[in-house]
Amino acid sequence: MNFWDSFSSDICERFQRLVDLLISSPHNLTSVKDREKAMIIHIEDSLLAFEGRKLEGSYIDIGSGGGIPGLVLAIAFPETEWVLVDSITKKVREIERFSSILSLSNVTAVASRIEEYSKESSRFDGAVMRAVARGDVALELAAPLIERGGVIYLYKGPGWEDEKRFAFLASAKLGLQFRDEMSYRLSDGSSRKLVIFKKVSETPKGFPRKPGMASKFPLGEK
Ligand SMILES: C[S@@+](CC[C@H](N)C(=O)[O-])C[C@H]1O[C@@H](n2cnc3c(N)ncnc32)[C@H](O)[C@@H]1O
Repeated sequence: MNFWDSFSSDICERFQRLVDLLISSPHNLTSVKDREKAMIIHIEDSLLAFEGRKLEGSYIDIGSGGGIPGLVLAIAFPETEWVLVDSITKKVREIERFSSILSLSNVTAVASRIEEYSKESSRFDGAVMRAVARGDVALELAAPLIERGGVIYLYKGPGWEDEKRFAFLASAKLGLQFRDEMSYRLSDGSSRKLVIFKKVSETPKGFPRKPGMASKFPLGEK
C-alpha cells in the first residue's frame, strides 16, 4: 500500500495545505520552497517516524518552528492533544494562523523559551523535538515536562551516531532510559532516525536549569 493511502483524503488535503502555508509564509519558516520537496522534508519525515505507531494522550513539540513535526502529527492523530512551543513569537503566531486555517482544535501554540515554560506547565505523555539541539541538550529540555512513564522522541539524521554518547550520559543524569532507535528512509533517499527515551524516574531537582545553560554547559560533557 502506498504510504499516503493510509490517510484519508481530508487528512492528505490538510498536509498539502500545511505545506503551502509553510512555503508561502513571509516569515521564512523553511528554506525548502519547492512544494514536492517540502512534502518530503516536512510531512513525510514527521510521519514516517511514527509509521506503525499509534499516538494517544498529550504531547509537546519543543522548538516547533513553523509547526513541524507537531502540526503534522496533530493532523494525523486528531485524538491527541498538542502544545507547540517556540521562543520566537512570529513563528508561534504563524503556527496559530495555520492551526486556525486547518481548523485544528487539538493544538495550542506557546511563545516561550522552553526552560521558562517548564516552570508553569503541566506534564505531557510525550515530547517530540526535531532539529532543535544536540541529543543531551534536547533531553534536558524535555525531561521535566514529561510524566513519569512518558516518552521523548528525538528526530535525528546521520549525525546521531556522533552525538549519541552525549545523549546517553545525559539520560542517566535525568532519570531517562534509552528505549529504541528506529531507522527510516525518506523518498528522496535520505536516512533518518527516531530515537526514543523513556522517563523512568523523576527529573532530579535543579532542572530545568536557567535558559541557555543546557547548551552552554551540556550534561553530556560534564
Ligand atoms: C532549526 S528550528 C527547527 C524547527 C522545527 N522543529 C523543524 O524541524 O522544522 C529550531 C527551533 O527551535 C527553537 N528553539 C531553540 N531553543 C529553544 C528553547 N530553548 N526554547 C524554545 N524554542 C527553542 C528555535 O527558535 C527554532 O525555531
